[in-house]
Amino acid sequence: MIPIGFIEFGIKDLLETLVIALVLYYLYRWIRGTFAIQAALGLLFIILLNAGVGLLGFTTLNFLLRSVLDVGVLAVFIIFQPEIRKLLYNLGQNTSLDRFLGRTGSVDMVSEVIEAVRNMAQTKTGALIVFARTSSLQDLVDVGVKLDARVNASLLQTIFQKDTPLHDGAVIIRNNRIVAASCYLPISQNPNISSVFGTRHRAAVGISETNNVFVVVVSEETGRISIAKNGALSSGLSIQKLRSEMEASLGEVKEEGVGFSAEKADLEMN
Ligand SMILES: Nc1ncnc2c1ncn2[C@@H]1O[C@H](COP(=O)(O)OP(=O)(O)OP(=O)(O)O)[C@@H](O)[C@H]1O
Repeated sequence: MIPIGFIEFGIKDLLETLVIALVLYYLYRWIRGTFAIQAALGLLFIILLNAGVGLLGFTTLNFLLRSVLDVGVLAVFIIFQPEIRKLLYNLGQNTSLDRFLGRTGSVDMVSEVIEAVRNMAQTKTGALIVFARTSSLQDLVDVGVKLDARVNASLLQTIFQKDTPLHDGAVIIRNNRIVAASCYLPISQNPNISSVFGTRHRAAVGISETNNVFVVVVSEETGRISIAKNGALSSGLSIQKLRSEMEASLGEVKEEGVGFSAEKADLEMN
């Protein structure tokens, strides 16, 4: 124990301080650039104001601010709910079990999807295809139009054919089966997504932020092929690149290709 003034500071305290500092640092990195950072700054401002008001002896103001802070803990969980989900998802992913369970693709399925995407890109048919890996996405399936069909290029192209009842929304593929169409996905609130991308692409990013999924998007406007995983969008993929990305994330391929990389550096957001 080292005495600092009247405080005794030991190895245990040092370790505790380091752990808290590390947690705060990673939390900051995690919410940096999102709406949550504004909310966090707001909360910090109220805490500092409350401390100042307390020191100056303004009892009524102090009481009011303390009342606001009393509900602060609950508010934090409500305000940061998307970030907390994201954090827990990231903690849980890339574990050995996740890797084992995540191998949901088959060579046949990948080829059928690639063929459909190639044709839809050429004809500029908008498409949004979500591959559920370890996430079941059952809540989304339940509100979509339930199907149970083998993955087939013609079927996918038919589903996304404009002016047909099922073309709006996303197709969900789980365990090599098309389990639902016309599914509504959560839209990403990430401010870093370029404004050239509309709701289809934002929905692709949104679902990949909090679920272990791989998403393929075909733009109706440009025919451009994009993928989303781990909350990041990569756009303008060639068919060859799409195949390698799908094989790496879904196919029965070499071990190092399985599971998502935590690195987002090669995934452009604009
Ligand atoms: N939350 C959502 N979940 C699922 N599908 C959605 C969602 N929001 C939009 N879509 C799909 O995207 C279509 C609208 O796409 P929009 O033009 O707004 O986006 P975009 O990213 O610019 O795509 P595109 O490049 O294809 O035009 C909708 O008709 C619907 O099929």
